Amino acid sequence: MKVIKFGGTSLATGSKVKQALDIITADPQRRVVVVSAPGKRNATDIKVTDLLQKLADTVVDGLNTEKITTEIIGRYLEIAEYFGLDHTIIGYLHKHLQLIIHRNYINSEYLYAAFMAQGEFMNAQLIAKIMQHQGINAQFVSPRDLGMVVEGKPQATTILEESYDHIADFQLDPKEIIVVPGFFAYDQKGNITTFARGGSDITGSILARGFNVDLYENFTDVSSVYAVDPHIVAHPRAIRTLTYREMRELAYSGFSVFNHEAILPVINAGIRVNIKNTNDPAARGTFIAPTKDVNHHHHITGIAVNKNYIGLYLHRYLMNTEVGFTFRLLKILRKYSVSYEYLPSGIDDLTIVINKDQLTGHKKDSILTDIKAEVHPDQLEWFDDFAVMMVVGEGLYAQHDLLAKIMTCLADINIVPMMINEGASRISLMIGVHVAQADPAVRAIYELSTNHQDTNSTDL
Ligand SMILES: Nc1ncnc2c1ncn2[C@@H]1O[C@H](COP(=O)(O)OP(=O)(O)O)[C@@H](O)[C@H]1O
Ligand SMILES: N[C@@H](CC(=O)OP(=O)(O)O)C(=O)O
Repeated sequence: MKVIKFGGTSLATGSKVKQALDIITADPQRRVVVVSAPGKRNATDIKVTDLLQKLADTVVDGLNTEKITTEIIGRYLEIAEYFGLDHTIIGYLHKHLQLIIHRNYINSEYLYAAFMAQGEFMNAQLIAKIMQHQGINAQFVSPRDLGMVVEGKPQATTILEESYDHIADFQLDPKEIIVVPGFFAYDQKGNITTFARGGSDITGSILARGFNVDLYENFTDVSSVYAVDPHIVAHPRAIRTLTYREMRELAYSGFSVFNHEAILPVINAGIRVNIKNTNDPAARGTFIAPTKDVNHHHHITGIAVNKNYIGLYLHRYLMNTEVGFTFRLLKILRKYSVSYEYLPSGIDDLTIVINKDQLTGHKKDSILTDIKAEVHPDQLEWFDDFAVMMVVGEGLYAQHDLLAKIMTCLADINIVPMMINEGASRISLMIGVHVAQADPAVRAIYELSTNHQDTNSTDL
């Protein structure tokens, strides 16, 4: 049996949904289908999840919801009409959305989670109905029916371990396909909470582990995971196989094609993931697996970049001699609910690299004020526009000249890294640069890795 997940881009229109249904019915092993909310139909379009976020804004601001509600329901209507469904299902979805709008929530975070989850809920309901209409034995099944229980932040929820036993106990009719909405689940009190954005991948992984399937197929709009984001390099080389830890590092650092948290459930069960293209289902795609062919271990597998960082630079003489110095700084970050990504340090200097999304409101100023009062630094400043590149590959640690080669190729285009971290992970090398230099730096390292490649290798 296989779990098969379709991303929003694969379900954006009626004709896309038709492609997805053809893929599902082409293989009787594809019995657990996870769906995202309809995604963008073209480059300027808005994802349904983002429309639902706007609907939540409208409700929070006490404004009229009719226009945005009509726009959201219109996305489902377009798909239903493509398949010639009567309007019963659309009437049901409309009523359902009204109930969500008028419900009471613990706070606005729960409200946003509940609203944004509806993209997946309504799509799974609609797709199950379309399948039934096409004579396919399919049923909508909610995360609650499967016993998926979550905890933690309303919009960054995590699965409870007991869920896997519940899913394993679920009585799956051997002749039936189940259609499960991705991205959300219910906590122990029955509140709707969502995984982080892109979290339908996580639902797919959880179900793959719970049902202990042979393969988790993740259908998207590209035929492979590429060595670099195709927005940065046109037609980059395809990666045939990635190890779990390679994918996790690359996904966390910018490869948005697969959610980095989605790796964890499949690691535990050793389940392989196959990233495939809905527009080209015959293409092999990329496999994410526990290990890969050792012959290819010395290569750079991929280069990811995250441009959403900011650095807090601190200089104080004799910092290294003071017991608990860093601890005092981190306590201040904790006070503002801010976590850090990287913390390179020297004897008198350190830089704390933070994801910008966390520095809402006046946090940036307040953190500076508190640090000045607590540790009296000689110099303290924010470095805006900090990008972190991650060069990843199993066995990179054995490539002794890699760092020298990378630094030379960056120097050739006048890029001086702001930070380098090699050694914390045996499979990755982290390089911090200014955001404006990030894309040229990634291209240069990509070229280097292409030239450096063993020509017999098929893995890159
Ligand atoms: N290294 C990479 N390889 C392939 N795709 C990538 C990579 N980095 C970023 N992407 C982007 O990820 C997109 C697929 O992810 P996403 O848009 O979330 O799809 P879905 O709607 O199927 O969940 C691709 O269209 C591509 O633009
Ligand atoms: N719809 C949600 C969850 C998701 O996984 O979507 P997609 O498969 O389109 O990346 C989001 O936009 O975050």
